[in-house]
Amino acid sequence: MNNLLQGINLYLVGMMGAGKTTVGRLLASELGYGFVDTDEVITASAKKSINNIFAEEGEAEFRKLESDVLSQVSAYTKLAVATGGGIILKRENWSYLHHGLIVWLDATPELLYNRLKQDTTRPLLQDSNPLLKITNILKERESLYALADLRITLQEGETPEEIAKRVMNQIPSVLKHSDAV
Ligand SMILES: Nc1ncnc2c1ncn2[C@@H]1O[C@H](COP(=O)(O)OP(=O)(O)O)[C@@H](O)[C@H]1O
Ligand SMILES: O=C(O)C1=C[C@@H](OP(=O)(O)O)[C@@H](O)[C@H](O)C1
Ligand SMILES: [Mg+2]
Repeated sequence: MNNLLQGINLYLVGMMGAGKTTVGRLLASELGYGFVDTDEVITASAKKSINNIFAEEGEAEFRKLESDVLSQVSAYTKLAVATGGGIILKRENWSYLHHGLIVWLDATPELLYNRLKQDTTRPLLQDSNPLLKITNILKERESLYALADLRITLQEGETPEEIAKRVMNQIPSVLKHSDAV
């Protein structure tokens, strides 16, 4: 195991399309950690897609499932966790996120839109004007994402590998336990 985080979990937060799932996998491998995606745990256990959970049970039920998964995941160590973009909305979720190091992958609405314009798996973006929707959701959530320990501002054209490397390089500057370095 790479000793950088001394076993504490790394939580990736940020908007839909920011690359939490993609970069999270790479970070797990760099850290010698396990990888968990909260959306994947939810869909595997519900045996339904995120779209179907939203359509059949509603967003509020999805948020409950998401909090349950986060509380279960946070009982483990040595995990890189890709969260869903809305995990920051519930206050109770923060008590779990704060067990680990929280990294915000921050991207502009235009970058997110370009990545997701063909995507049909984000129910909140199935809208006649997805760019405006992304812009509005980001406005509502920005102050919550900003509570992360580390903010990584994504550059257009940067590969997932480059982003993961940048996260790894910046972790020492924000470690909570100075005796852990
Ligand atoms: N650095 C990147 N450059 C280009 N495309 C990316 C990058 N990171 C992720 N993607 C693509 O953007 C989409 C959303 O990525 P994903 O990891 O699912 O984001 P999130 O989990 O934050 O919603 C996917 O199609 C993914 O392949
Ligand atoms: O931002 C959100 O509210 C959501 C983000 C999605 O995950 P990603 O951020 O991985 O796309 C997924 O949890 C769900 O569609 C809701
Ligand atoms: Mg994801």
